Order: sequence, then structure tokens, then C-alpha cells
Amino acid sequence: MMSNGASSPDIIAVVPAAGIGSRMQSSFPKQFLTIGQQTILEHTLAPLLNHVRIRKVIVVLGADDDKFTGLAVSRHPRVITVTGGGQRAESVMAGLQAARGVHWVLVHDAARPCLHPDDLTRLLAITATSKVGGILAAPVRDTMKRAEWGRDAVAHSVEREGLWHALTPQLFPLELLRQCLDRALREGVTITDEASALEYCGYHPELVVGRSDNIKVTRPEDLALAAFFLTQLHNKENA
Ligand SMILES: Nc1ccn([C@@H]2O[C@H](COP(=O)(O)OP(=O)(O)OP(=O)(O)O)[C@@H](O)[C@H]2O)c(=O)n1
Ligand SMILES: C[C@](O)(CO)[C@H](O)COP(=O)(O)O
Repeated sequence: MMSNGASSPDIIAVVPAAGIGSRMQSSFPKQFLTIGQQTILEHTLAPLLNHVRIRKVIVVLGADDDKFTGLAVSRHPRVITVTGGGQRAESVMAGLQAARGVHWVLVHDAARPCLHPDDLTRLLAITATSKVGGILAAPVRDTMKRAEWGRDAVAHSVEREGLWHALTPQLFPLELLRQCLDRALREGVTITDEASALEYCGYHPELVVGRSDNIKVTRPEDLALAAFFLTQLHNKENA
């Protein structure tokens, strides 16, 4: 019997991988750039497919994607694909619409390949105590500044106590997330992570401390950093 009382894989993971990676300035979507012998997407999928509680992984692809089927992981028995939309939130919704038969759903960016298995396990543990769900997050360590509107000059500092970087995975009851995301999309609210949709509907997701090396590969300089973190992670796993 698992720690939360679950006796079988009880969570579906949705991996939004339909972005174009414009900030990466690469000739093809960043999730298909390689680090070592695998693409970023394959690195991202590995801890999810290796976790005993993840029943299925729904990979959300761009309508014109022609790369995923070339990866062996596309033939994994617990991987299915759906087509995403123009915004990340629309891609996530497409994934949610294909999820069935579980109470909990996890959403994890395809662009976050350095997720540590221990962080995943710590996040999933909240299913035993939380009814709303929660997110991996890292407390801010730098002094934070708010810029003056329209110019790169300091307007004022922002109190960093209680300020967190939202990471992924983010874990929520499937129906609750579906309802909140649907309402936010219908009402035209800007949603950049799943927690924002729940907050918009009045909920307060839990913050679960996550490693700050769980970076989102966004800009060119992030690739070398992700490669370093992945080397550290794999050395630790093989130690
Ligand atoms: N319409 C979209 C936009 C983004 N994503 C996914 O959401 C994750 C986080 O988004 P981001 O880092 O912003 O990726 P991109 O949108 O591809 O990057 P950019 O904003 O630089 O174009 C990525 O895994 C991306 O593939 C998605 O599935 N569908
Ligand atoms: C979901 C996320 O990774 C949490 O920090 C982030 O909001 C994604 O933002 P992006 O602009 O879609 O990369």
C-alpha cells in the first residue's frame, strides 16, 4: 500500500510540449534540443514514467510537430499524445480533456528536464492531506525590484519574504483544475501556471519547497546549466 493509501498508480501527468521556444532562438522547438544522448523532452518524461504513482503521461504537442514520433519514448505504453493550442493554458486544457479515471492530475513543463525524483515524491505526498493540491516552488533568494512602467529603472524594491518562484510539477484534483482553468480561459484571464487558475477561483494551493535546479530551459544560456544539473543528477542516481 502506498504512503497515501493508494494501492495503484493514481495520478495522470500532463506535459505541455506544444510551445515554439521563441526565447530560445533555436531553429526548432527547444523541447527537442538534445542534452547528452537525449532530447530535453525525453529527460523531462523520464522521472514521470519511472514514478510508481504515475499511471499515464499525456504529452501535448504542437499541431505541426513532426519530431516526437521519432523518439522511442513516443512508443512507451503509458504515453499518449494530444494536440495543444496557442497558449500554454490551452495546451494544458487539451491534456486535461484526455485525462480519465483518476482523482489527481499533475502538470509538468516539457522545458523542465532537471526534476529530481525526490521533489516529485514530496509533491505527490500532499495527496494524503490536501484537498486543493499544490506546486513545487522555490523561495526567492535575490532582492527583487519592480521596474518603473515602460523603462528599465527601479520603481521600488519588493519585499522578498514570502515571495516564491513557481515551478512545475503542479498537482491538483483533476475536476477542480478542469473547472478553474475552463472558467479562467472563458473569462479571458491571463494564466501562466495552473495555480493561477485555482487562485482566480479563490483557492490557495500549497507551496512545496522544490530544488532551485529544477530550471525551465527558456533562454540559450539555460541549456548549459541544464546539462550541468542533469550530469549532477545522473551521477547521484548512479552513485
Ligand atoms: N502554446 C503553448 C506554449 C507553451 N507550451 C509549453 O509550456 C511550457 C512552458 O512554456 P515556455 O517555457 O514559455 O515555452 P515556449 O512557449 O515554447 O517558449 P517561448 O515563450 O520562449 O516561446 C513549455 O514546455 C512549452 O512547450 C505549450 O505546451 N503550449
Ligand atoms: C508554469 C511555469 O513554468 C511556472 O513558473 C511558468 O509560468 C511558465 O511560463 P512560460 O512563460 O509559459 O514559460
